[in-house]
Amino acid sequence: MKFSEELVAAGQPILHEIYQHPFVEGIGNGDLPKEALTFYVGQDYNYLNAFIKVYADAIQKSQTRADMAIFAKQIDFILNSEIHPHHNFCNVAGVKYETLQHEPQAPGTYLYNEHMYRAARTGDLIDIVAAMTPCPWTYLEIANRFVK
Ligand SMILES: Cc1ncc(C[n+]2csc(CCO)c2C)c(N)n1
Repeated sequence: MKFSEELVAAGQPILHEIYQHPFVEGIGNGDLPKEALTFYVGQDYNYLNAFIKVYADAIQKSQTRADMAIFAKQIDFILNSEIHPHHNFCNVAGVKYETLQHEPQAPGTYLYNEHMYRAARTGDLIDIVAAMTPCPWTYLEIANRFVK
């Protein structure tokens, strides 16, 4: 078994709780209150700003151009591609994206952002990657489950 497969296997109990979260179920069946969508976009916008900054820290700690290119590509992806789902959510909720870009940080957002910032301040490159990976990886697992 690959190390990545071991991690996904060990994370199954957490993933199952995520699959059953009302927000994730609501995305799956297309039934979410407008407030849930706007709260998500406002917090995710804030969180992705932190994510971009921590990728920049990862570039600082990179030893090779190949590693720098991976992180630079991810920054570009967040800036130019992750805005599309945000726009879609805003269209469904009937609000302007710009109105959700200065929301106060909710406690969960603050804690996860601080977790990433701490890894960047005190850790090596591998610590930064470990702190950042759960989000995109969890999204991938959720998306795979939706398309099954
Ligand atoms: C709208 C939106 N889409 C995906 C993610 C998860 N995520 C966070 S960063 C990233 C790109 C990989 O670096 C991905 C897929 C999110 N939080 N918000």
